[in-house]
Amino acid sequence: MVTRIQVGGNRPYDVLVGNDLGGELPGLIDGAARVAVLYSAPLRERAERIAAALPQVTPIEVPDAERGKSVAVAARCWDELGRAGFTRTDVVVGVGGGAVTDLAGFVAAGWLRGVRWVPVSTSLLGMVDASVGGKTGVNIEAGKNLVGAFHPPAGVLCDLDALTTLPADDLTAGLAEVIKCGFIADPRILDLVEDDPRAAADPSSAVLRELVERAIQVKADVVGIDLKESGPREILNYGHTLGHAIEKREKYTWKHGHAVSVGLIFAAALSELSGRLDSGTRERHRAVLELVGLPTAYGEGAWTDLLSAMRVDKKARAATLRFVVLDGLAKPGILAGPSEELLRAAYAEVAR
Ligand SMILES: NC(=O)c1ccc[n+]([C@@H]2O[C@H](COP(=O)([O-])OP(=O)(O)OC[C@H]3O[C@@H](n4cnc5c(N)ncnc54)[C@H](O)[C@@H]3O)[C@@H](O)[C@H]2O)c1
Ligand SMILES: O=C(O)C(=O)C[C@@H](O)[C@H](O)[C@H](O)COP(=O)(O)O
Ligand SMILES: [Zn+2]
Repeated sequence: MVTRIQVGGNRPYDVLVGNDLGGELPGLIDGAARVAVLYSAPLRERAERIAAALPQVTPIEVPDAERGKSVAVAARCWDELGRAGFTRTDVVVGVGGGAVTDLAGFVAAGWLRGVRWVPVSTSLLGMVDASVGGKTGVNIEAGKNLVGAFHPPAGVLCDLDALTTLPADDLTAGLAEVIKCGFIADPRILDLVEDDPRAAADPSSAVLRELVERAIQVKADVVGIDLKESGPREILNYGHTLGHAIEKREKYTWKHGHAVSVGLIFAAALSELSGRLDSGTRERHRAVLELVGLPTAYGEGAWTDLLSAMRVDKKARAATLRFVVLDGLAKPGILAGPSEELLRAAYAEVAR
């Protein structure tokens, strides 16, 4: 059975969730004479299988994970498209986790000022988050995802079969974004994880499929009304202000989902300490994240580095830092310009 979740807006598209979805790709690249397939080494075989059903394929192997999310790698991909004679009707396909699909989308956004692209998402985090919503981009020295474009895909494939080869640690990392969706919009997600954490991390379980579909729905509802993050979309950044700062400080060797997990603890503490969130919901963050084995702590001596990294967060406005916080379960809001004292107190919850 294939579930189709529609993402609205000016350029609507469907996110397909199911098993054995290989046959769906040709329908999404209608009219393309050439297809570039971007993938990293762990997904080489899957990418080759996918490419076998497509017209004139330019396979492009890119460095794995965050190492592939760079301007230099994107430039190499553009050179390859140039050599292959890519035109405006051709399509870029990204086969992989969020890092490869963020890169593939960015390559598509830049080529001829925007050609079609399709993420074939192979990680949990990619399925529930990175492949949906049209945020594409790469990292630069100054920080995470600081160069990119809003460029919605032509469609998204989330083949649950891929999750059977995903390393367990990466599956757990994806649960951080799923749990984030539970706190900002759909508390049923939290109940499902708490009731059966083992099933939540089992790629063959009906529970994980329901979690995937619910998290995609949360994201689709938001990006459908605010593609360019002029307001409502900011809630998807819950936990990310500190999370991205940790990733940068760790030179992108930490998994995104792990950094977001720590960031959620910080954001929940900030919400409570600013008098906006009850202690029970704040404590629920640590309990559910630890239940699935996600990290909830980070180094005590890191605060100064983290604070300076947070100053280039995209939600900041001039010198004012802005954070997504909760005013209650599934009631996200913005906290603008908290004092350094408050921020440090919230960080104490992470550093303890
Ligand atoms: N664009 C967005 O809206 C958005 C949203 C969330 C996250 N992101 C980005 O996504 C990235 C994180 O994505 P991720 O967690 O998927 O990490 P990732 O893409 O780095 O993948 C993690 C690892 O899993 C491997 N992998 C993926 N699928 C596999 C499979 N089926 N079998 C075997 N190995 C597999 C990858 O090769 C990699 O080594 C970050 O760069 C983050 O910034 C973007
Ligand atoms: O789609 C969004 O919007 C999000 O904020 C989802 C995040 O989970 C994701 O990590 C996103 O890439 C962060 O975007 P950024 O604009 O803060 O770099
Ligand atoms: Zn994220």
